[in-house]
Amino acid sequence: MEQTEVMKPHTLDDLVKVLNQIFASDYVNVEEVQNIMEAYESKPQEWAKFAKFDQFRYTRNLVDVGNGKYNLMILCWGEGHGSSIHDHTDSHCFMKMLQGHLKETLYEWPDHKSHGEMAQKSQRILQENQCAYISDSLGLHRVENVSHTESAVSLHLYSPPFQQCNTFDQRTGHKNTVKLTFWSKFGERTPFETTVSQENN
Ligand SMILES: N[C@@H](CS(=O)O)C(=O)O
Ligand SMILES: [Fe+2]
Repeated sequence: MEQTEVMKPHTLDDLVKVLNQIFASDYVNVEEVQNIMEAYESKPQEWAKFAKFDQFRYTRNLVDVGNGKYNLMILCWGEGHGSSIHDHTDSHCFMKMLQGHLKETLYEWPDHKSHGEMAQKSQRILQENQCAYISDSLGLHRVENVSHTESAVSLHLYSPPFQQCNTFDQRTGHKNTVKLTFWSKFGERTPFETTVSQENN
């Protein structure tokens, strides 16, 4: 039987190296990236220096900029933290669970005629080491750590990188553009001025 070779990255550094190689080419093979990210078995000691939590909302912590082709970041979700319904600015979005669980709810894009409640497409719980994928052609999503007792950590790859996205009001479908910022970059806390006024979480 034919088998697709999935090279298994043994460490987070390994994974970053492989991703750099894959994204050197302009074509993105979604399944390949998803398989490789899923194959990495999360080891907290390898990503702990990036995992910085905030008391009030989820944080975005930059890990690698992939030669300008992508942004790789670690998101830290405290108990009850979640994102707004949002799009992904025409980029590929890979999301791998490093610790805990997250609930992902998919929504349809609101159409111009309807002004009511946004239509929900599906919902799932992402398990440790699982790697999900979303792009604007699949719809919009909201991500939540619904646990009252456990935090969650996820690894996100966005290609091409983006600095803003649209958020949507669940009741009306109304759209807002928001700036996305980093809580830390390469393990160092970002200076305060650059992290204010962000509203995706
Ligand atoms: N796309 C979101 C995180 S998530 O809720 O998928 C972000 O980059 O902040
Ligand atoms: Fe997202």
